[in-house]
Order: sequence, then C-alpha cells, then structure tokens
Amino acid sequence: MLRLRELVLGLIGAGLTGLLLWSLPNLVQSWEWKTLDLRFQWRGALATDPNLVLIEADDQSAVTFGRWPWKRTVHAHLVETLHDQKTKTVVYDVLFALKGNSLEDRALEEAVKIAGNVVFPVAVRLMEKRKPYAPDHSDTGLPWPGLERPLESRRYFHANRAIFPLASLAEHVQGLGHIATNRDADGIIRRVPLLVRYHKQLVPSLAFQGVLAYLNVSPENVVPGNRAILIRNARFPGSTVPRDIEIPVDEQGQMLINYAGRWGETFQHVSMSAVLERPQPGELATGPSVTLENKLALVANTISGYDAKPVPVEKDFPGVGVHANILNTLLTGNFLKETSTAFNLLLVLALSLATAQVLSVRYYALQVVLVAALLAAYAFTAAYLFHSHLVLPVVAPLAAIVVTTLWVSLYNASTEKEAAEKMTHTAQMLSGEKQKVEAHLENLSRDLTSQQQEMDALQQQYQQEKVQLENRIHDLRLHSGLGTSLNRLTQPLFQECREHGIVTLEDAVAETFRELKQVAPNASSVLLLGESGTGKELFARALHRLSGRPGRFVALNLAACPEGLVESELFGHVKGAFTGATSDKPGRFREAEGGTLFLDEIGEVHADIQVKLLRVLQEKEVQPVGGERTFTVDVRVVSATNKDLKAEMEVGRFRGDLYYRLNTIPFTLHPLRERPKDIELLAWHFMDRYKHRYGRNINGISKKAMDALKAHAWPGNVREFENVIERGVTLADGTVIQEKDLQLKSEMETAAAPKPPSGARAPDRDEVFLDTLRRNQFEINATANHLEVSRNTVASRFKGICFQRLVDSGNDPAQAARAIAGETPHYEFVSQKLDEYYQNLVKDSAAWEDVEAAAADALKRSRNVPTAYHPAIAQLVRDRFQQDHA
Ligand SMILES: Nc1ncnc2c1ncn2[C@@H]1O[C@H](COP(=O)(O)OP(=O)(O)OP(=O)(O)O)[C@@H](O)[C@H]1O
Repeated sequence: MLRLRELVLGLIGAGLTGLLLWSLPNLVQSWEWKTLDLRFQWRGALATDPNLVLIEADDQSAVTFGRWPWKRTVHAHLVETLHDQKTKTVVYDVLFALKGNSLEDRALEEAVKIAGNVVFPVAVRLMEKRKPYAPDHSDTGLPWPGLERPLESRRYFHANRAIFPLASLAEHVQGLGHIATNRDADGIIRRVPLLVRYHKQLVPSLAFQGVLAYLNVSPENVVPGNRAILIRNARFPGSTVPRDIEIPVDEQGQMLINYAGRWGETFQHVSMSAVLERPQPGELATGPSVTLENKLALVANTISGYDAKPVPVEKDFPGVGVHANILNTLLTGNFLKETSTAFNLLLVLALSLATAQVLSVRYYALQVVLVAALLAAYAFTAAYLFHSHLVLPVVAPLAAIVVTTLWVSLYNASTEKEAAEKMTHTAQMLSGEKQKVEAHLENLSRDLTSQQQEMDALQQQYQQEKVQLENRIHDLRLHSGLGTSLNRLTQPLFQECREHGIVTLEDAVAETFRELKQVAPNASSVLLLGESGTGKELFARALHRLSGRPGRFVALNLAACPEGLVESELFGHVKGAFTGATSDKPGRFREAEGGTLFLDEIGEVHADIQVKLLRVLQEKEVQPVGGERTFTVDVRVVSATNKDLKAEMEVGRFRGDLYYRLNTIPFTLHPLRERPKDIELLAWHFMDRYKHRYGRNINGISKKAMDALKAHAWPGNVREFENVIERGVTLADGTVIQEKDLQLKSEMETAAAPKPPSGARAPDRDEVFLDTLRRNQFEINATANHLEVSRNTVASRFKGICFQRLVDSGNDPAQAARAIAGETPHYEFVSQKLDEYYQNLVKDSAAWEDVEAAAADALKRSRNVPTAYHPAIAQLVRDRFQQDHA
C-alpha cells in the first residue's frame, strides 16, 4: 500500500525527471534512438515477405554489363523479361531523368509501355521544417498522378523541388514515388514520410507507391490521417477478400521502418545478370525456387560503394535496402507501434512511484537490489515487447527510476541526518530533564522525609503537651483555687502573651501587654518600670517583636557593665582609642540599627554618659570613642529600671531632660506578690519545664508548698520564683514537691546575702563526703573503696560539689577551692580540678543565643552529676552567659 510519504516522494521524483528530460531534449532523443537501434540489433532478423524479390544490379552484373550506368536497352530488356516472367509490379529504383541515346530511350519507353507495371522514382527535396512554404514550380509541367491534399495532411512534409523521369517514360508508368528520406539528427534513417505534399497533391514514397500498385489500391482509397494512413480495399495476391490496412505514422506522416535485419541475412536477392542471361519463363538462373510470377520486384543498384546509407541495423546499408524494408513493413503489416505521450507520462509517474515504494524498505542493500531489479525488469520488458513490434520509450522511464532513486536517497540521507541530530538533541534534552526531575524528586523526597519527621516530632510533642496540659489543668483544678480563671488561658490575648513567653492569668499583666502591643509599631521610647525579675526584659523583647522593626534586639545591662567601658559599649570605639581597643567596635547603638536597644538598669548610668546618651537620642547620631566620624542611627530605645527614676531626678542623680526623653511611654510591671494567680500558674509552668529538663517524675505541688509559695514575699519576683521551683523539682523525693523541697526559709535568709546562694545544699551531707575525700588525699579510688561505692559516683559527686561551692562562694574559685580543700595541703589540686570542671562546663556558653539553651546543653553534658547539683550548674552557666553576652 502506497503511503502518503512515498506518494509525495514519487511525485516529486517524476517532476524532477520531467524537468531533466525537458531541459535536455536533444540528448534524450539521441539516447532514445540509440536504445531503438539496440533493440533492432538484439531482436535479430525477421522473416521477410516472400512476394518481395530484389533484383540487384550487383557486382556480378557489373562484370557482365560494364560500369554503371548501363545502356538503357539493358533496362528495357529487364523490364521485358520481368513482364515475361509475369512479375506483378516492378519498382524500378533508377531515375531516368536525363535524355540518353534516343534509340535506347525509345527501347525503354517501349518496354515500360508494354509492361505497364513499372513504378519509377521521383527525386524530391523536402523543405526544412520551419521554412515558409515557397513552392518552386520550375520542374512541374506534368500531370501528377497523386492524391488530393486532405486537411489531415497539413502537417506532412512539403517538397518544393522535384526531378522527374523523362516525360516520355513517365507517361507509361504505373506510378511514381518519391525517394526522399528524412534522416534523424544522428544521420540514421529510421522513418520514411509515406506521403509528402507537392503543390496541391500528396506524393507517396516509391515503396508506398509500389505497394499501392501491387495491391491494386486506387488513390481515393488512400486516407491520410493524423496518426495513421488508412489503405482501403487492398487486394493481396491469392486473396479474393479486400483488406483495409492502417499504417501508424507520426503527425508528419512518417512511418517507423521495421528493419528486418542485416542486408545479407534478409530478403530474396537475385542478381540482374542472372535474370537477364537465362530468361527461362517460370524459372530463374538462381534456382527453381525463385519465381517472379505475381511478385513485387524491386530493381536497384547494389554495386559496392554505390549509395550506402546508415540505418539502425547497419552503418553501410544499400540505399535500396531502405525501400526494401519499407515495402516489407507495408506488405507484412509488421508496423512498429509507438506509445502515446500520455501513456509515456503515466509510465514515468508509475515508475517514479514504484521506485519511491521500493526505497521505503529498511535495508540499504535491499534497496539497491530492488532498484537494480526494477531497471532490469523495465529494460527487459522494452526489449521483449519489441518482438511484438511495440516501441516503448526507454530513456524517460529509466531516468525516472534513476532520478527518483537519487532524489529519495538524498532526501532520506538528509532527513536521517536531521532525525539523528534531532534524536541526539532530544536525547540530550531528555537526559538533562531526567536529571533535573530526578534531582527535584530527590529533593522532594528528602524534604518530604524531613517534613514527615518534623511532623512526627510535632505530633509527638503535641500529644505530649496535650496530655501534659490536660494533666496540668486537671491537677490545677484539683489542687489549686484557680477554678474558672484557667479558661483565660484559651483567650486570644492570654494566648498571645504565652506566644511571647509571658505566662500569666492576671488581667493587669494582659492589659499591660495589650497596651504594649498598641505602642509597638511607633518608634517612640519606652520606659519599663518594675522590681527586679518582674519580666521587664521579657516585655522589651515582646515589644521588639511586635514592632516589626527589621533590625536586631540588642540588650545592655548598664549596672553590670564596668563604668569605664559604658561609653565604648554604647557608642563603639576606634582602634587605639584606649588601651585594649585593639580593633574598631561599632557599639550597641549601631548594632541595633533598624531594631531595638534595651538599656537595662538605666538608673545606674553615670551623669556624663547621661549627657552623651541624651545627645544621641536627640540627634540620632553616634560618634565612636576616639573617632571623628559620626554615624546616623535609627534605633528604638527601650529602657528599664527598678529604681524610682523620678525620685532620682529630683535629688539630681538623673537628668530631667533624659528622663523625659526615655519616659515617653512608661509601663509598670507588677511584682509577683501582687499576682497570686500567676504564682500558681508559674509554679506549674516552671515545674513542667524543670521536671523535663532534669528528667524527674514530678506531677504536682503539695497544698502546703503552694500556700508557702503564695505567702512568700518574692523580692526577686519571677526570677527568684523560678529558681525556687527548679530547686523544688530537683530536691523532691517523690512525685510531689513538698514545702521542704522549696527551702523557702533558706532562700529568704540568703536573699539578704550579697549573692543569691541559689541551689545551696545541706552542708552536713556534702561535708561528710568531703571529709572522706580529704582523709583519702582526694584520691577517687581510695574514697570509693572507703565508701563502698563506684569510682564514678565519687568522681561525679566531687564535680557537683565543686560547682555548688563555686556558686556558694559568689563565683570566687579561690574561695571555693579553699572551702573544698579545707585544712589539707590539697588546695592546688582542688583549685586545678575546679578550674578544669568549670572551663569544661562553660566552654560553649558564648556560642549559644539563648541562655536557657546554654544551660540545658550544660546539664545534658553533666548528666552523670547528681541532680541535686543541677541548679548550681545552671546558675554557673547563666552567669557566664550573661558575661559572654553582656
Ligand atoms: N510572666 C512571666 N512568665 C514567664 N516567665 C517570666 C515572666 N516574667 C518573668 N519571667 C522570667 O523571669 C526571669 C526574669 O525576667 P526579666 O529578666 O525579664 O526580668 P527583669 O525585670 O528584666 O529583671 P532585672 O530587672 O533583674 O533585669 C526571666 O527568666 C523571665 O523569662
């Protein structure tokens, strides 16, 4: 089945073939002639008509009658002899145009007249095809026994000159025929114009006239046409039924001569001398089989070298051979039939399509074989059909196969190349895309896994917190008097407080937060007032977050900062501004650019710093210590103090103008003792935090303990409260924190001391252990043996005691070491150990962003230290964190 692709390729192939043939018409025509000649040669000899006899003035006759031309009496003798032999028609291919010896001329005249069956030639000159018709009447003057010129013959050749036989001879002939041939461009005679136009009549060729005479066809029975000349009522000798013969001709009236074969291999040749020397009626000298009765005799000169002409079968073919072959073609009816132009076009198209189809097979070798087979098959068909006298075109069809093959191959090669390039390109693209997609998928799957893990963790955390919250609310309901106020925890404002780390059930605290939220977006200064530990920094951080300012939250505790360094801390310094200023430092103001600067304990700041601070706040410019350049700053200042600033201002310790600048919006945070609901809530809150941190199974606070918490004055407010609960969690023996675990009394006692001794242990228990250590020269193994405990137990407890004493001594390592070493000479050893433990404990403190994270990390690393010392560990880390982040 022909697919569209092959159809289109085949059509284009046919078109290209047409273009090629059209552009090279002469070349194509000459090749086509050559293929025709080849077909004649391959076919070999055809049988010739037995009624045709050639009587030749040959070399042998020349011996008898001398050099040509012979006396006309010899010709007269021959005409008579043939008449005697009852030859039906004599085509005498000798032009007697000039007068000769009158006696001889008369003898010939007489013989022709008596015979009455002689056809003589007329030499005519055919006009060039394109020359205008210009008849030359110079040689006329003779009634022409030809045909009237019908319309169909208007394309036939014109003859404008003619040389006739002698008028006295022509008078007695049976007919006259022209002997013009129209050679092809290569000089070979392949066609004969059967009829040519001369004046108003058509003149048949000599052979045609001979056949018309032989078959008794009168001129009106010859019908010239465009593609054929019809002979009506032809009467063949021996046949009583007249026949019509249709002779195929081209539009110029030319018949393709079907050459029977090589001259010597075809026709009955009879030497003229043989006919004349032994004129026995009914028998010839050449043998009894050659009889002339009722024959058509063609008389001509075939003496060597006389009138040789090139024809398809032979280069030097006697001129009479052409007439003989025309006679033979007409008598035998073996006309060569040429295919029509429409058929030829269809053939080219069909072969182009067939070639395109053949080339659609996959394998190249098979394509070659099939194309070769197609070529061979066509050539064979053309050669084979020639036997049946059909002349197929060869060049155009073979060209169609070749051109289509070339064109389709080129097209395939280019499309294959293009396809290959496209495929490579597509493959590259696909592989790139594949890699991208794979990478994307991998990322997605990684993200998904991590999100899944996060989700799982959150889910777990949520479940835990949910359970904890439910338990806590349940416990709170059971153990506390909070009652319905717990519901507040679910209200939006309280929830928002919690999101900022502010745990409260008090309306006053929530209200402060609400107001804070309102002022947060403004850049105005805020002053936070309240006792120590009430959450001023917590609120300051909440304010910063609520403000949406893009910069950082930077805090500076002015009380904790050495006086000489306050200015440089605030405004920065340049390298070399003072001893120790080894590099430029931007200062807190510039660090808080675009954000919030929290100045804690503002009441502690020295008078001259107050002046500078005021200037910075007014001009919004800072000048680093020792520097000349000033820097513009956009910083919101939030300050805090537990002092009565107004009173300080009144006694002249704090500048009024600075006070009013800082006090644009004041907030006062209530002390814890005025927030009983928060005491209970915070107790549960911190209990949860520390029980998880220390891994303690604590699930409640006894009523007595809670009452004690409520009764306590809490001078250190939430900070102190948190410490107490932390201690309670670590000291509790069971699952409920008892009053004794809080050590509130001891807390109150130590509150008066210069440093809060949070987490202090009962001295007796540690002292007993220390005594044992001292007695064993601080050797861990010996002490462990002595106490019958493990080496690890001793080592970890010793570490814990070191931390505890360090806290108890107000972070004075020497004092702590002395307290541990006692009266023994091991002070150095203890001091060294203590330093080692401490450094190890606080080594990562600076790296943490959040103090609680730093503490939690230290506790994690100190898991083996007994939990009783955990508050001390946490305290040490927090203190160090404050120092590192101050
Ligand atoms: N309502 C609260 N809920 C939870 N924690 C609180 C609350 N108020 C204060 N805290 C905690 O108490 C501790 C002390 O708070 P903060 O440092 O903010 O107090 P402060 O008033 O700035 O103290 P100081 O004046 O001594 O600097 C912090 O650990 C803080 O998280």
